[in-house]
Amino acid sequence: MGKLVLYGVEASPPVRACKLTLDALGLQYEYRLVNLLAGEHKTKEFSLKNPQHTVPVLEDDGKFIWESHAICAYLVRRYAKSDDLYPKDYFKRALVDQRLHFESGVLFQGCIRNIAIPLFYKNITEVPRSQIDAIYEAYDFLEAFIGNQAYLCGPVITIADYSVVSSVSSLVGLAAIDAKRYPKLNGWLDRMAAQPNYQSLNGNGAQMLIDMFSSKITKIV
Ligand SMILES: N[C@@H](CCC(=O)N[C@@H](CS)C(=O)NCC(=O)O)C(=O)O
Repeated sequence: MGKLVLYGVEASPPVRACKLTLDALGLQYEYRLVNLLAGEHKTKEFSLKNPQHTVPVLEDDGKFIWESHAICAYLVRRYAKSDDLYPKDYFKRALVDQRLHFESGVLFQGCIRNIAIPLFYKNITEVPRSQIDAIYEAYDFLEAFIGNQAYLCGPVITIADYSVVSSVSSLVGLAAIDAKRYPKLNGWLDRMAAQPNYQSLNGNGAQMLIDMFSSKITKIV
C-alpha cells in the first residue's frame, strides 16, 4: 500500500466525509492542512494537485484525486475488505450513488455553499429566508429517504451516511432539526453521532463551520 495524504481543513464538510471513511477503513494517512481563508488552495503548488482548487484532495502514492464522493468511493473499492460501505450490487450501489449526488448537489452546493460564498468571500451578512427554506426542504427529503431504516441506504452504514452527515451536522446551526417534525432524521443523526471517533472526525469541525456562520450572519431577510 502506498502513502496516503489527505489535504483539507476541519470546517469543510467534504473533508470530514473523507476522514470518516478513512477511519472506518482503518487506514493510516497523513493530514495536511490547507488554509482556505489564507488562499493556500489558490497557490500554483496546490493547483498542480487539483486545478479546481477545492479540498479535499487525496494523494495516493503520488497520484491525486479530488471531490469527496469520488475519494470515498475510491477508498472503499481500493482498500476495503468488504463492500458494505459501497456495495458492488448494482441496485444497492445506485441507492448509495443517489444519496451521494444528493449531498453534492442539494445539501452541499444548494444549501451550504450558496450561503457560505456570499458570507465568507463577498462580505454579504444577510441570508435570504429562501435559503433557509431550502435546507428544510432538503430535510423533508432526507426524512423520506431514511424511512424505517437505521441508515440512509438500509440497515448498514455506507459512505452516503458519512457524506450526508458531514453537511447536515453543520446545517443544524442554520436550520435546527425539530425531533417532532423530523423523527427519522433526528434518530439517524443520533446514530451517526454515536459512531466511533465521530466527535474528533466530524463533530468538532461541524461546530467550527457553525461558529463561522454565526460570526458572519447578521440577519435572515
Ligand atoms: N463537491 C466537492 C466540494 C468541494 C468544495 O467545494 N470544497 C470547498 C471547501 S468546503 C473548497 O475547497 N472551496 C474552495 C474553492 O472552491 O476555491 C467535494 O465534495 O469535494
